[in-house]
Amino acid sequence: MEGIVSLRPSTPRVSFHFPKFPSSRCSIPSILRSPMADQRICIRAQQSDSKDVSSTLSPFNESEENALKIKEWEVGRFRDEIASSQGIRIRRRPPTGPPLHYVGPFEFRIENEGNTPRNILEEIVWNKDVEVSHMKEKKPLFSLKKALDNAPPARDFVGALRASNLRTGLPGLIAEVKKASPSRGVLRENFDPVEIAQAYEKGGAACLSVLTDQKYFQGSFENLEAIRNAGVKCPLLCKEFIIDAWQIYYARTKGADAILLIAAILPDLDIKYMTKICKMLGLAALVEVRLVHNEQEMDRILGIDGVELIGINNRDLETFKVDISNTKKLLEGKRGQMICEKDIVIVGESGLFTPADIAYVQESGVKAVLVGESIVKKSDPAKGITELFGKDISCNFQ
Ligand SMILES: O=C(O)c1ccccc1NCC(=O)[C@H](O)[C@H](O)COP(=O)(O)O
Repeated sequence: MEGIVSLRPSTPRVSFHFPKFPSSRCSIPSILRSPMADQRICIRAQQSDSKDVSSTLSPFNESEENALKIKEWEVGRFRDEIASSQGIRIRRRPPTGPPLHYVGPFEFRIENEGNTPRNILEEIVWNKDVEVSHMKEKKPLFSLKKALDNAPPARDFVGALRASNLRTGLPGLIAEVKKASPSRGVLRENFDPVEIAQAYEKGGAACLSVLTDQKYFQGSFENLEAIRNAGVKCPLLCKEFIIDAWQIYYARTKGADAILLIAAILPDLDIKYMTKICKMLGLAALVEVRLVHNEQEMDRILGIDGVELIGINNRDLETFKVDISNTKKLLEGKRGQMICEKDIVIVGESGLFTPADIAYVQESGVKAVLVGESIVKKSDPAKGITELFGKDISCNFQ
């Protein structure tokens, strides 16, 4: 069996051929997986589902393994080059020098950039890469098929935000179920995700955001599933660091109605591909731009067809400083016009604490806000919502 990985971004087309996988279920390095390769692997895995083929296929010999390592390293470099040409500084994995038998240009052979992440986002991505590889091995895509087929239809996340905005005249609220964060540590000791979600719903939240990252936010997919199964009606955003399409399918099986795509870590081709998967699954994609370098990120996202929800994160993920004034700058002029023409819903995210903050971002043009800390810390999160907006926005109050 021969595998092909085709990388087809705007840069020249490159195809790598590599020989003989020991089994279609074997651990193919995820760095070799382009969207197309993912699909092929999935199809092969489905084809081989009924019979165990591993015994009939031979493992790599040593020279094949060396060749594979070199290709893997070259693809990694190529991918980082594409990302950096789009202004993406977050690297997917810790940089390594080339493999032992690499015979390419000398400057690559002596290169060693060290393996310290440049900031918290990069650290999170490096950990996520390892975590996702393990999860994929445990639950390959084909094994999620049944759960996907049986999942109830996704709820209309964007529609709920628009309806809330029309009903209250205020930005629709995405209330975040957030136990802890790298910038603030533990926000709430006595943390019952379902209770908090129900309080948010009662307080007038249009949608909920559920953090599923364990290591940095003390979240989990169990929380997402429990909230979904507890009868909460608000559409749910799976707040995860998505670096691989597999995570989108997994989120769907756990009850997500929307997922987050972070422009600072995903090249355009990934965002396009992942947005299409979301459409196929009926999920909304919240595409997020950061506080720093956000003009370039915003322009990239506005150039991608099918994006209907953009988040502007007010937190600088390198220094953790929060600044809501950039939102205004970013939504002025040509960009603001384009956003109106495309009817995109803008979400103001992070660092919103008072009615004045809400009014400020609303005047800048946001139709929705994503809020965690200021409401999750309140003993009664429903009341926290009323305090945040300066009025009762629950459905009982018109
Ligand atoms: O919150 C953090 O410290 C953080 C650090 C690194 C990456 C992401 C981070 N937060 C994710 C979020 O987007 C926020 O949880 C969300 O916007 C709510 O923010 P807040 O209302 O300030 O809790």
